[in-house]
Amino acid sequence: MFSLNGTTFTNNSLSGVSRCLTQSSRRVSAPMVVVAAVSSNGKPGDGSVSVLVENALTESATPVEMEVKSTVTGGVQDVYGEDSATEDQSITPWTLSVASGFSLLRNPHYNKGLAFSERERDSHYLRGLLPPVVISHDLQVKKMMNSIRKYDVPLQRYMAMMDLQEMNERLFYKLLIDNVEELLPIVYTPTVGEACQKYGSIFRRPQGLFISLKEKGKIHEVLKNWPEKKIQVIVVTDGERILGLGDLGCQGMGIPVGKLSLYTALGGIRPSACLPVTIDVGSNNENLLNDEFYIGLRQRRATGQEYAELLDEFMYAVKQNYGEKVLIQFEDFANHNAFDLLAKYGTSHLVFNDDIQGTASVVLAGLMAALNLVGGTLSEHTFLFLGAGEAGTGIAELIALEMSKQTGIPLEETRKKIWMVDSRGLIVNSRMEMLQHFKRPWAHDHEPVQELVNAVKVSIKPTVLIGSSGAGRTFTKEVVQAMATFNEKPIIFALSNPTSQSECTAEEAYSWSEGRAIFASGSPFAPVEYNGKVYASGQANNAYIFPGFGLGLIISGAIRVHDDMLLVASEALAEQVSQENFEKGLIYPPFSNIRKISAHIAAKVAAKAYELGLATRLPQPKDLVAYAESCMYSPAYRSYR
Ligand SMILES: NC(=O)C1=CN([C@@H]2O[C@H](COP(=O)(O)OP(=O)(O)OC[C@H]3O[C@@H](n4cnc5c(N)ncnc54)[C@H](OP(=O)(O)O)[C@@H]3O)[C@@H](O)[C@H]2O)C=CC1
Ligand SMILES: CC(=O)C(=O)O
Ligand SMILES: [Mg+2]
Repeated sequence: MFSLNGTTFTNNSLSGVSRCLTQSSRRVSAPMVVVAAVSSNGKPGDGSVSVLVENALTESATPVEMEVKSTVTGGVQDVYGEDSATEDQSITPWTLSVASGFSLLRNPHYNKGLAFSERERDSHYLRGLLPPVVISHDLQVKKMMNSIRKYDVPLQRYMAMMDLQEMNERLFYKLLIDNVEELLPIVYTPTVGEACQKYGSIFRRPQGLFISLKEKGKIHEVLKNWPEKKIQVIVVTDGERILGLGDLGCQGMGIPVGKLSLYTALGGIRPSACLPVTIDVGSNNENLLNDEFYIGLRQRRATGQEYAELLDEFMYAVKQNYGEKVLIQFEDFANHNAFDLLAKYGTSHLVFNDDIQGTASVVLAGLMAALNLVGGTLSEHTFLFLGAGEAGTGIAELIALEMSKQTGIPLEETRKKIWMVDSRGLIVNSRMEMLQHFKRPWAHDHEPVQELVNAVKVSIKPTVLIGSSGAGRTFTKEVVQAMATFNEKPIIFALSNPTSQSECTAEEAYSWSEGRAIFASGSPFAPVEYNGKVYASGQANNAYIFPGFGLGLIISGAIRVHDDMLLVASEALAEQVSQENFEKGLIYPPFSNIRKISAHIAAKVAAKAYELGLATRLPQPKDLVAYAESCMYSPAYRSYR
């Protein structure tokens, strides 16, 4: 029951509110719809409520204050209440009703298509706008999967998925969650890579915020243009190192969009709490700059102070707009900026670099699991990386940290078990002067070695070979065969994305090692048959980590990311690998269990945040796994009564 301008209403339905507003406010004229009602005192249904009323004819919106006399019970929240307990109760908008009629069908957040019930069609002015049939959410999923499978070309499937996301968000997420193994390669690597390359040609509607040099000085206002106000996770790129495809400039937007759709599908963060951002400071990709369909600034990349100032303004504006608990995930920046940004903002913001930290955590988890198959401890292994950039050095550092924690041996010593090859060969002390700062801890005493194959065969003889070079087919037959001569079970990770950049294929890894490799890759490979046996390989991709990791930060209200959180995330993921998975040679659990996995990762990360005194959401829930699960967004349709 609530009253507006002296009139008390017991019916909180759309028609009740609309009628009330029609009768009592001259500022709005029918037909109109209540777009949102926001509790202003923190307790839904108790106190003063601000209602946004949209005139369906002019599309202008008018805020109207309503006095709620007594608690509006259950119904309101049941109708459009919280998608997830991760919302901050004090500023949660709770929607009485949304746009009705034609605009409801055009609103991806609320549209249900043919799943609108007969009652909803009556009460929301949908009669005649839909064909007579009413179908279930499940049948919609079946129908969409049928039509997506009819496309042979992955990019067409990608475009169909993006169209669906723009049309019916809950159907998009249900499709993705129910068919995660089939659709992950479409909305994520490898297809998202091709989508970014062609983003200008396939661009339809903005799916995130574009912040270019033109917006300098106005970023605070630009953030306000985004329709959602309660943002919990931002994934931001400047497009300079998109997967292993190089500088794709503004077209890198496909990456934040894809990563955030995984935050929702895999980690249960509400879609409305996710904000994809692309910072456009130009591009050094001449092909793009000359492409008539390119959507970004046509200039070479700004660097130095100009770049730093734009990033600074963005980071400041984010904190001003969304507070200090918004998670900012840096994604696919080039390494000459990535490490510095992480260091610069790591002490003032809740920042996470997925390529450095998320990748490290997922690979460490795979190694922990692999020890079950090969035996020994981490520090008994010798590691060789091809690629000493963000992914490579990030992984190396976390492995060294874990070894140090396990053995008590100082970090400087455990690092000596890890070797790296970059585009100039083995990283050794004699190169120290010329090395970028993030490579220096990996320069050890050794004579120079130019070729990977010599480093593998002669110099290092690693037990674990990790590809993080972005350079495809660099694990040659000779390299893999060498690994298999001195290791009974060589551990080989080909992390580079997309598939075209993978250091070797699954087929090559298994056939060249006579079926003995323990293999995982950044982009997925289909199972391989070798000598009459089928080998399934795991996907060593940070997508296993960042959704649950972010969920853990959010549910604990963490204000900073700490390396110990990465270590516990690795443990949580490794614990999810079952005996059945091991028997198949797998070192990662199937993605079909990812929401359960994410809840476990979230619980461990949140527990660590509490332990480190970095959590602000008090008191700490007793059962963090159950709490994480209870906070996860569900794509089930709401009933619009
Ligand atoms: N599976 C996953 O979850 C993830 C995968 N990745 C993938 O890893 C790859 C690398 O990413 P990132 O570390 O950020 O990139 P960086 O650019 O930071 O690092 C690339 C490194 O590879 C080296 N390199 C490039 N080509 C060769 C070559 N032919 N031989 C030897 N070394 C070479 C570079 O050498 P130099 O320094 O001399 O130029 C550099 O050290 C990408 O393909 C990316 O998609 C990244 C993050 C997560
Ligand atoms: C997976 C990922 O983050 C990358 O390839 O950059
Ligand atoms: Mg990345």
